[in-house]
Amino acid sequence: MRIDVVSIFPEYLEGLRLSLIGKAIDQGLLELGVHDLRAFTVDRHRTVDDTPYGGGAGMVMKAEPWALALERILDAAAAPGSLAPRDRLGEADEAAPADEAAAADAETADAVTAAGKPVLIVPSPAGPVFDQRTAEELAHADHLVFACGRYEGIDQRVLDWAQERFECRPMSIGDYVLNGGEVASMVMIEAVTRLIPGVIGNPESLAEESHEDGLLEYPIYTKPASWRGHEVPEVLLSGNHQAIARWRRDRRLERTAEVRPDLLARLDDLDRGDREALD
Ligand SMILES: Nc1cc(-c2ccc3ccn(Cc4ccc(CN5CCCCC5)cc4)c3c2)n[nH]1
Repeated sequence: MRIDVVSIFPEYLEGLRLSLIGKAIDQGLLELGVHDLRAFTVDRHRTVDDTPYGGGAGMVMKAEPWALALERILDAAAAPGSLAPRDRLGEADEAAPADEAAAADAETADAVTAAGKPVLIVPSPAGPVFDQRTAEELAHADHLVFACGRYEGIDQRVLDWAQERFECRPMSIGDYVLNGGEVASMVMIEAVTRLIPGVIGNPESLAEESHEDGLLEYPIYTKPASWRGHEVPEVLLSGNHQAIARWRRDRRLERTAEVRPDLLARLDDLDRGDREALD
């Protein structure tokens, strides 16, 4: 998967290169391109915003720099190898060494285009709320592009213009207002990329996660068994795997009923044992 992020604060996204995602990039499981929107401005003052038509508080991000940045990303995706996997466009574009360019053969280019349009994710308070289902869906995409707005957002015509070139997805990460799209993009990139095989060490840990099957996760413990007068539940020390599985399921049901009854309402496959745990 290739991910491109456009922002006026590209350094915000450098955190993505740490830890697991950074390792996945080094292993070639992921490509991450972070692009400074100001590199695509066309005036001496590198202007990215202006006052809103119709009046109102704040500023709106101008359309042209966004179109130039997104076109550059599309062109690069159609001719891979022209962007080093860990590139940052805008400054001196790091032309890939000849051998890499040679490696980016027509077949790869076809794979990118044949796989359909890149997904353009535009974080916004006014989008559908991102959840684990959305993460699982996006984990199958070949190319994700994140447009990180600031100020009061991006001129609507960018989304209108982008429709034929991208699968456009305005996306909220929750019902609260941030100052821009960078943090929202990092949340979504982390939630999506950890689902890609090989990115996190132990795939089994993905199976029993909160929201994976609609229930929140069970409480977890590690050594010592007795800690400041707090004991690990006996069943977890018993080695009785059936009893442990039942205990964990019961805790998940209880926790979900207490913390997120809305999730429980969505569940339709509770068995008799589950219902007993909830009574
Ligand atoms: N889940 C979530 C995502 C975001 C998010 C994502 C991207 C951007 C880009 C800018 N902001 C700040 C912002 C956006 C909207 C308003 C409201 N304003 C009212 C008048 C008409 C224009 C819009 C205020 C400030 C963003 C905020 N917040 N929360």
